[in-house]
Amino acid sequence: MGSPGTGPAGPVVSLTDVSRSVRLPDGSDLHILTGVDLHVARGEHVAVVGRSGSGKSTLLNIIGLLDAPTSGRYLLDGAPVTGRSARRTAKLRGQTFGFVFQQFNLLPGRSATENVANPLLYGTGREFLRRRRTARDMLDRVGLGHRLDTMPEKLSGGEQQRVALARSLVRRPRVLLADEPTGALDVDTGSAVMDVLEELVRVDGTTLVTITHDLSVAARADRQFRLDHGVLTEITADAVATATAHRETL
Ligand SMILES: Nc1ncnc2c1ncn2[C@@H]1O[C@H](COP(=O)(O)OP(=O)(O)OP(=O)(O)O)[C@@H](O)[C@H]1O
Repeated sequence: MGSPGTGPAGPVVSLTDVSRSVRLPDGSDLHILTGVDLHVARGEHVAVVGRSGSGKSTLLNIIGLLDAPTSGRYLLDGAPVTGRSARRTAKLRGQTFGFVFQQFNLLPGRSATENVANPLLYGTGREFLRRRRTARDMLDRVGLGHRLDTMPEKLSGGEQQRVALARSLVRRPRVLLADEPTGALDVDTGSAVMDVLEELVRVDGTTLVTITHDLSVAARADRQFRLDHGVLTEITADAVATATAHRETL
């Protein structure tokens, strides 16, 4: 597996004919995802929109190795991810992915620096020893160099999400998975957080998959997809822009 910005050519994330279903208590199968094809190139930003219950979180969980497909093929940097032990899967997840959620999930009573340094507690020797310095540098990059010792509860929503962003990127993941990253923020604050997020992934060459209800957030991606009852279709940026202008959903 390569370090950030290296590795084989071709998609970083490659899902082919991926389906996910669960057996319900009455013995029937609920098909959550059906025949999903998604190939995301290195450094690309793709957005997935879809109604509540369409399968967005399930798709993100499969990409992030938190959930396994029922059928289909998942290649990460060209290598199959299935058939590994839970321990090796967890290790691959930690080495590959960063996660950002709608809820900031910061540790209360710990400073911004401590929150961002937290993932480095499990790092290798050098990573561990330099964790506070690395965390401070990350906070500087998200524009919070003046809030290093501030507790999350004293920060605004936008600032808390920027701390969460710094934490998700502190181990330099190759792929950042963002689930409604602006969902808890007002439009202007959400847009400012997306500015920071996009700049960070652009500089580091990080691949970004964003799930969002917000079409203005989706419109910022390189490519857009729509999930409808578990079926994924690529849509044009024009369709997103038109829907945004008419305040429609997709
Ligand atoms: N383990 C499970 N058992 C039963 N049903 C499930 C399970 N996981 C997901 N579902 C159902 O599958 C559907 C898709 O769920 P998912 O959370 O992926 O949707 P979503 O598009 O992310 O929704 P939202 O935008 O509301 O978060 C939902 O109807 C959900 O209730």
